[in-house]
Amino acid sequence: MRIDVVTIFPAYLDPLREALLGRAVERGLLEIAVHDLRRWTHDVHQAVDDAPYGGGPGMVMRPQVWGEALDEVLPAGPQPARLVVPTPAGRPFTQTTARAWADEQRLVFACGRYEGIDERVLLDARARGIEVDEVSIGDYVLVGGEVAVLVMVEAVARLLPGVLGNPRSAAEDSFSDGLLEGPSYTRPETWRELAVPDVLRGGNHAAIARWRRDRALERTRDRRPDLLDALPPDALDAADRAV
Ligand SMILES: N#Cc1c(-c2ccc3ccn(Cc4ccc(CN5CCCC5)cc4)c3c2)n[nH]c1N
Repeated sequence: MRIDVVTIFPAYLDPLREALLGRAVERGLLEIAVHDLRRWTHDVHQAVDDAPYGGGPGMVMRPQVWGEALDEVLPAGPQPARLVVPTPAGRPFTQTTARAWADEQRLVFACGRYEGIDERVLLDARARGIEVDEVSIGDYVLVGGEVAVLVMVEAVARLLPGVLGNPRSAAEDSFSDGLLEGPSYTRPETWRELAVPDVLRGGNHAAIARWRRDRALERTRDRRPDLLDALPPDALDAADRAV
């Protein structure tokens, strides 16, 4: 997969060169290119924003600059690509979204700032046959799209073959069975007078699986009852319903 990110703050995306993702890039599992949007300005001030038509707070990012940037970074043509635009007004970005995008050959992320990007940039991309997703990473307000791109790139990249050391991790993700994962423990057996639950040290794999599912059901019911409501009718068996 190749990922391109267009932003006026390229350094915000430096964390994509670190740790797991950095190693994935070095190993050729993933290509990441970050582009400074100001490269496509032509004025001495490198202006990327202007006042909003109709008035209102803040500034809007100019279509000309974005248009030239995306013409270069995301040329219409045979190779399919998806343009992702983070926005507070976007559809929710979820693990389902991440899984779907993990199958893409190319993802191009447009990081807005100010009040966002002139709507015509997205209309023009769609008119050129480009899939455009406007997404939000959560119900809170950020200052720009860069942090959202870090979140989404990490969520997608970890699903790519070879990126995670243990492929089971992604398969057993939170939400993979529709539930939150339960508590985890490691050595020592007792720490500050707090002991690891006996069942986890007992070696009875069926009992361990049951205990973990019970803790996941309890936690999901307590913290995310909406996930329980969204489960298909046959997702919970009698033992689950007894928790
Ligand atoms: N993903 C994601 C996001 C973002 C996000 C993503 C991309 C950009 C580009 C610019 N901003 C700043 C901003 C902030 C508020 C508004 C709404 N206006 C305020 C007053 C009248 C309406 C418009 C833009 C962004 C914020 N925020 N929260 C998420 N989950």
